[in-house]
Amino acid sequence: MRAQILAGFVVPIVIVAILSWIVSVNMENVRQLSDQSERLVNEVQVRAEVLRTVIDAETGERGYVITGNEEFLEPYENAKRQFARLAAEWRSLAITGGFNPELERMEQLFERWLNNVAEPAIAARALVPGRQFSHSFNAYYHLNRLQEFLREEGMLESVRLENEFYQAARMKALGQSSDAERNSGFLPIVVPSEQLDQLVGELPATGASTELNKTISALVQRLERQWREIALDYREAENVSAELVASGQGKQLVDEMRDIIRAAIAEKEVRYAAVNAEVNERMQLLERLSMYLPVVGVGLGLAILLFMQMGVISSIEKLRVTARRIEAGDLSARVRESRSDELGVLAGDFNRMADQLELADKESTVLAGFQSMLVSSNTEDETYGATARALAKLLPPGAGALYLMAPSRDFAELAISWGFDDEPSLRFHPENCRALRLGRTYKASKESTELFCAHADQQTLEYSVCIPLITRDEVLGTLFLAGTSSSHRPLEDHQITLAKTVAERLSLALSNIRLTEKLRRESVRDPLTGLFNRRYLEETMEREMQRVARAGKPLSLITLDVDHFKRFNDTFGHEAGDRVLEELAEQMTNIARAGDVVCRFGGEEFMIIMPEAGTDTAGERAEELRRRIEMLDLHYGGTSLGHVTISLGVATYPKHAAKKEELIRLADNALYEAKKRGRNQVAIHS
Ligand SMILES: Nc1nc2c(ncn2[C@@H]2O[C@H](COP(=O)(O)OP(=O)(O)OP(=O)(O)O)[C@@H](O)[C@H]2O)c(=O)[nH]1
Repeated sequence: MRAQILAGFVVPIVIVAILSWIVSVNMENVRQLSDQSERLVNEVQVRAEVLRTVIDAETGERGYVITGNEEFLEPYENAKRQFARLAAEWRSLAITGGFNPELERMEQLFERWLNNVAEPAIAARALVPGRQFSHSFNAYYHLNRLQEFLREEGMLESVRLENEFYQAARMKALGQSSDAERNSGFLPIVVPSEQLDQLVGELPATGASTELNKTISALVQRLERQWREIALDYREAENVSAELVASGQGKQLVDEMRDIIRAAIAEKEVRYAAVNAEVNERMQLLERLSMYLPVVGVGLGLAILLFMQMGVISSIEKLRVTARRIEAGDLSARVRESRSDELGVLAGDFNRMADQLELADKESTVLAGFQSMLVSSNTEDETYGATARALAKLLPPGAGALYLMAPSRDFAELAISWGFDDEPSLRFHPENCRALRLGRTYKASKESTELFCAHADQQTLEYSVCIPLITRDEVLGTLFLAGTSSSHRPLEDHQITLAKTVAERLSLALSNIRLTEKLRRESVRDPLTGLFNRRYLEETMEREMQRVARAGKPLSLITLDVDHFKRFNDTFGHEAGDRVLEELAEQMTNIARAGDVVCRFGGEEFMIIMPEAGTDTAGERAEELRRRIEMLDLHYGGTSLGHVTISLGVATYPKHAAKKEELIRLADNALYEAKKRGRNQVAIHS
């Protein structure tokens, strides 16, 4: 169960760990995709910047070529430098590493545009300002000379002329020159022809001479020539740009570059969209996982704990039901449990306990039955069989024998045996049994160092156990248990304990039977002679009369009495008289046959009940007894007692009497008749 509890925690942890790993893998994927997306954005940005740079370069080049304004060259030059840097960046970002066909093509086109279009156009356009400057310088020279001449002549107020001139020049310059050119002092001094004409037209008003006018006219003409040169320069510059534009080469190259970049950007944007879609997909998966992860982990843990709980409850329920069945008396009930955890071990222990309980119950039942048999046994023989059967049920297969001490106590006799191939010893001296000698259980086996008892056949034994049968004050015998086959294993302690219980109960039963027999005997026997007493005689005679009556047979009664016994007592003493009575009893017993009942009726009077004996037979037997007594030569204490005689009376049922009392009375009368006739004789009722 510990393993299952562990599983209840470990499995959810493992599953959550797996799910976490999936989350982490997806996170890593998302991170990689984000990197990819970022790189794609960078690539798009680089391409967009390249496109912007190309456009900047072309705009700068075109602006310069068209306007001649060198300010346009700065973005143009910047774009050139920028292009090289961006190309390197484009190349470094490319996954393919070195070779990139689009970039290669772009570099080729840009270089071709630079070499074939932009640089020649700029170079051609750059020549124009030089010539303009030269022509303007000449014009300025001539204008200065004209100014000086007019100032010398006092025809023109220099300040005014200068102002007018500069104003005119400024008006022209503002339309064509950059701030840089103006600040540098290299003003393209171009005076419009209308203003010059106006200036010359004012000359007569100043009162100048014809010579002067000629000079002025010559100077003006030179100025005009310079102006025309300047005008031609402008036209030439305009022609260069016009040609460039008209050729369309630059446009074609730039358009191609634009198309390449736009296509490249479009391709990257498609990939960017695909990557973004995948990122979104994975993000949704992660969102779901992070939402379900705790639910799955906790749910799984609870499910496992619930499953375990159900299993535990089921196992406990099985134990409870089985315990109830055992409690109700069904000791064969067992827990069927296939688990191998603590509950399985508990069920196994429970079943072993139930096994013990069932075995103890079986043993208890056998012992109770044995006890019952002992209690109901009237003879010792009955107890022997009961003992053998009880031991056969209580002990594993084996052999056994019961030995009982003889009344003389100088040997033990075999009462019963079982399981031996060869009959065990019929008798042995008590010294040959260690249990009898020691007064306690003695066990031996082939494997142990203990020797077998001498009374046992040591060659055939695997083991032996001798249990003495002991009552409170007497050793009755020994219970001998033995294994005579290799399949007979030595008895275990608990089995020996059972055998000892059997031996104790048997001892008690034997003791009781013997005591009962003694008491019974004493209650119906005369203590002096050992013959039955008067009470027994009356009981027996009644029963025997009924039995012979059923069989249609007679029953004779002999009564007898010692002649002049009083005188004998008086002569030799009461004890000597007792000795005579004992001898008489022995003689009576000797002549009695099976079925005859010899009794001391009281004092020195005796009776013999002779079932199935007729008057004649009884008379003959009475005579035989009389003769034997007469022949006796009695002694007591070394003194001769001489001879005694007896007188006897005989009566027969149903011939003389129909009832017991009548029969006794008639036999007594016959005895009295014998006494009367002179004693030492037999009288038969007539
Ligand atoms: N020693 C001894 N004497 C007994 C016992 N029972 C009875 N007696 C004696 O037996 C004698 C019987 O005497 P009686 O009845 O007078 O008869 P008897 O002397 O035998 O004379 P008859 O019967 O007429 O021949 C008495 O003295 C009793 O004391 C007994 O158990 N032991």
